[in-house]
Amino acid sequence: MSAATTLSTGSPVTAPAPDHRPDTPAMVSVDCPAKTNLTLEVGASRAEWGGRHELDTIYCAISLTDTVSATVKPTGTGFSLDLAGKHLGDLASSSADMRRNHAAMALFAMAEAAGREPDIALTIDKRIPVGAGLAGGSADAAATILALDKLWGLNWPIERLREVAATLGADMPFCVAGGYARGTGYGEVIEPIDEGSETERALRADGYAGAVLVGAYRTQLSTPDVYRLFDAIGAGSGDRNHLQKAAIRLHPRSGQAVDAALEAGARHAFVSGSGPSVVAFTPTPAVRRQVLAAWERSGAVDRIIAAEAPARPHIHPHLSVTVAR
Ligand SMILES: C[C@@](CO)(OP(=O)(O)O)[C@H](O)COP(=O)(O)OP(=O)(O)OC[C@H]1O[C@@H](n2ccc(N)nc2=O)[C@H](O)[C@@H]1O
Ligand SMILES: Nc1ncnc2c1ncn2[C@@H]1O[C@H](COP(=O)(O)OP(=O)(O)O)[C@@H](O)[C@H]1O
Repeated sequence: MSAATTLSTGSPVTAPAPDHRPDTPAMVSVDCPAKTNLTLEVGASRAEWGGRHELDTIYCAISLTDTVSATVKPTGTGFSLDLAGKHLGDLASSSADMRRNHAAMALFAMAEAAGREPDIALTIDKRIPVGAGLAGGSADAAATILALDKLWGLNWPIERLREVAATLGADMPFCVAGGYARGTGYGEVIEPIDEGSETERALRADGYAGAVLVGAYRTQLSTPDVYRLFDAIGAGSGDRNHLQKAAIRLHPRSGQAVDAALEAGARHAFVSGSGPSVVAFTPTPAVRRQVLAAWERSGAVDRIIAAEAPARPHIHPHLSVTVAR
């Protein structure tokens, strides 16, 4: 079991800003779920989108979360970012530029949109595997947007928060609200699939709800590399995720994990987005045990995480914050 790694920009929170408005929370924490794609149809690459491809996808958030906390710092002290977790992937490398972290980018985008200074201390408690096809970076950006909306007392409508998110990445607008949604454009145009709607009922009837198992890896896949290989080899016959064939070509163990889960009785098992992680829907405790046993026996995954689908972000305002002296 790897020990937790903590990274910091080195300018910790000394105390909440003295001019902090008493009617707004001193700190806001947000638990933001990971994302998978129940379908992912990939079309042409569009030059006007910087080479991003046309997508038609059904997003589904799952209850594997990162927690982002935002605390107001004294005016003029700038931002700070502390990152902790046992599986930080390439975020743990000394060369990782904290200003390019998706949470920091979301802070700067929200500060510009709101006309505020980014004198904010961000902490990320990271559990979503990095570079896994689970939109962990987008989840952290979405959590930061939600936290600042509450911390700064903006209370903007979801559409405005999605507009800010869309400037940062394709699957960030979805992460702002989670649940189920259809994504089009390059993934940023979101049509929520509301609870109780015909589409949502059909997804549940088709087994796309309830207990899931995530097969995670120490390896990351580069999303651009997977899309580039997709351009060269196309989608696998019958694959609901058009990137699955390319992801498995780059990371064959994901294909072994999909096959093992399906043979063990999973209702659905597929590569999550650009991978390498694999998501299996296990409709009964017996099937869950069989998939766990199959993955452990085959060695097809490095780590197994249990979760539920669908899921949504949870916002926790803290009226006071205790600062370690
Ligand atoms: C593949 C998907 C499926 O939901 O998710 P992940 O598996 O990464 O989580 C997304 O399309 C990833 O979205 P995201 O990771 O936000 O992509 P961006 O940062 O916007 O773009 C990163 C790179 O991915 C490629 N890209 C992304 C989106 C898109 N519709 N077409 C693309 O070709 C481009 O090479 C782009 O430069
Ligand atoms: N807060 C963050 N969490 C995860 N990855 C991040 C974050 N900020 C920047 N990144 C970078 O974004 C890349 C993609 O990360 P992630 O969103 O986890 O993967 P994916 O796009 O496959 O779902 C990683 O290589 C990582 O270096």
